[in-house]
Amino acid sequence: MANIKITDTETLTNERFTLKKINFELQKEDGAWHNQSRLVFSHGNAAAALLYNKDKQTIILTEQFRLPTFLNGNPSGMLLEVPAGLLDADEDAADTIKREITEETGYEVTDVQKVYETYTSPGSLTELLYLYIAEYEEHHKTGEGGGLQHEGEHITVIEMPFHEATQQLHQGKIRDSKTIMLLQYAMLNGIIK
Ligand SMILES: Nc1nc2c(ncn2[C@@H]2O[C@H](COP(=O)(O)OP(=O)(O)O[C@H]3O[C@H](CO)[C@@H](O)[C@H](O)[C@@H]3O)[C@@H](O)[C@H]2O)c(=O)[nH]1
Ligand SMILES: [Mg+2]
Repeated sequence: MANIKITDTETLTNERFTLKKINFELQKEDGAWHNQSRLVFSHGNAAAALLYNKDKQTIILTEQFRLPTFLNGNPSGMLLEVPAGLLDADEDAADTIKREITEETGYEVTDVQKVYETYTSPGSLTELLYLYIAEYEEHHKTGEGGGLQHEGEHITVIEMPFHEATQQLHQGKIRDSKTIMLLQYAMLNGIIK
């Protein structure tokens, strides 16, 4: 347990999500207290899933415009990602990921298996991300996916062969960390061979 005293919290914005400036004192091993200040962004927790089909040797990815990547080295701003989304208030992560899979990809899967929990950007973001894998079948497809239009989401659904996904991973073309983690999980555990 860290010896920490929060001395001041200033909310810089509360527009949709929260950015706070937090001043605190942290006790070091020598017993002395040190003042620090950090900006902390909170948008709640999130869930993501790798959808795979062993018979077809395929996975389902999404592609959408991600402004922060456009601002930092991604000329098109388009990013390949596994389906993912933020937990609604009081929503269970497994329910979130099933909802997001349906909203974003059009598949309605019943079974999801949690494989990891990860703090995605622990120096600045409070988010804890729950990572899942799930098998999908053709009969699970109940809609087109594409995301919520009223939220401004325009998501393209891509069914990609395992070999193409691993090739893109090795070529450095997949640059979303949750997607890399889940693809590596699938490769390490014999799902993608
Ligand atoms: N109006 C408005 N909309 C926003 C803003 N920020 C996000 N949104 C919208 O809020 C929705 C969030 O979509 P989700 O599917 O719930 O989340 P996500 O963006 O896919 O996933 C988040 O968590 C992932 C897991 O860590 C992250 O990988 C991803 O970057 C993101 O933070 C999207 O429609 C997005 O455009 C904003 O500042 N203003
Ligand atoms: Mg999403």
